[in-house]
Amino acid sequence: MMSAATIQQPQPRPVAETARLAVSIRDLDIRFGDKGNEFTALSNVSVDIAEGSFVTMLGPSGCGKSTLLRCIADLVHISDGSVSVFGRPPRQAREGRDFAFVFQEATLLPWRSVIDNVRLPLEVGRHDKSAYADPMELLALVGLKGRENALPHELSGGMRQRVAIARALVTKPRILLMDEPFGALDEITRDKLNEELLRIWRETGTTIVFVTHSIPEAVFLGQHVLMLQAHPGRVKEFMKVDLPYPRALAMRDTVDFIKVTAHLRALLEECI
Ligand SMILES: Nc1ncnc2c1ncn2[C@@H]1O[C@H](COP(=O)(O)OP(=O)(O)OP(=O)(O)O)[C@@H](O)[C@H]1O
Repeated sequence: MMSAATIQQPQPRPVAETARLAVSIRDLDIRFGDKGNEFTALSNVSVDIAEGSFVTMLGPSGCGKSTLLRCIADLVHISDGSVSVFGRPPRQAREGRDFAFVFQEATLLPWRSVIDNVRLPLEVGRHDKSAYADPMELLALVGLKGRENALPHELSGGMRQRVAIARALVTKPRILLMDEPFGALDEITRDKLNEELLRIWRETGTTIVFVTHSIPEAVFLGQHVLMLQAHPGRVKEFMKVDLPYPRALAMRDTVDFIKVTAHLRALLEECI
């Protein structure tokens, strides 16, 4: 069964249960544009994400999901409030390679083989000793063993996205930020990668923050779903998904799963 803690007024500070925080966001405002012509993308957002947790993010188009992810990654200037990543500012977290990003498009270098694409982050910039000494291990983790010498154009979209995930994991980031990573894939491939991502999460212990437009995907993957509402972007609800792991795709046909998705669907309609 689901337990949904509706946000209290004023602005809530939803906290996941486990002790150590991977990300702590306090009273965050993001404004774009010049003074006098400013657009508020995010307003008064506060949320805590526990280390090792899997948080999915939902909300109507333009509500600021990508912007929030980009704040954690030090890709957006913070107008007001604060973001801390393992207790330090995003800039330091970026320099320390605390996180890695996976986008909707795999953005692989077309002239490099699979294994050379995966190795790329080890060749640029600093990385510590915790990085994978043997990126072949990662190819096994994402189910691409045997395809290490293939070029990106020889792979399917799902395979390319697996390479992108392996590349993101090669430095052993503590947080994986994923912005609609499976949004461009067909349903069957997406389902398979959903199951594989849960396995990878279990095996690596990486904290994952995952943006999606799919309610079933958000529920299937997440321990918590962060729902944002639009105009301006703000937290609507930070909901714990009380469904047990390991999760298999058949779970999506259960009454408990359908209840959670129905709740989120109703909530999403309120957010537009
Ligand atoms: N660099 C920027 N400059 C100006 N406006 C921006 C910038 N980045 C984002 N925005 C605006 O901020 C708002 C939130 O954008 P964002 O991409 O975060 O939304 P989203 O929820 O991820 O949308 P979608 O679901 O459609 O991908 C949008 O109105 C967008 O136009």
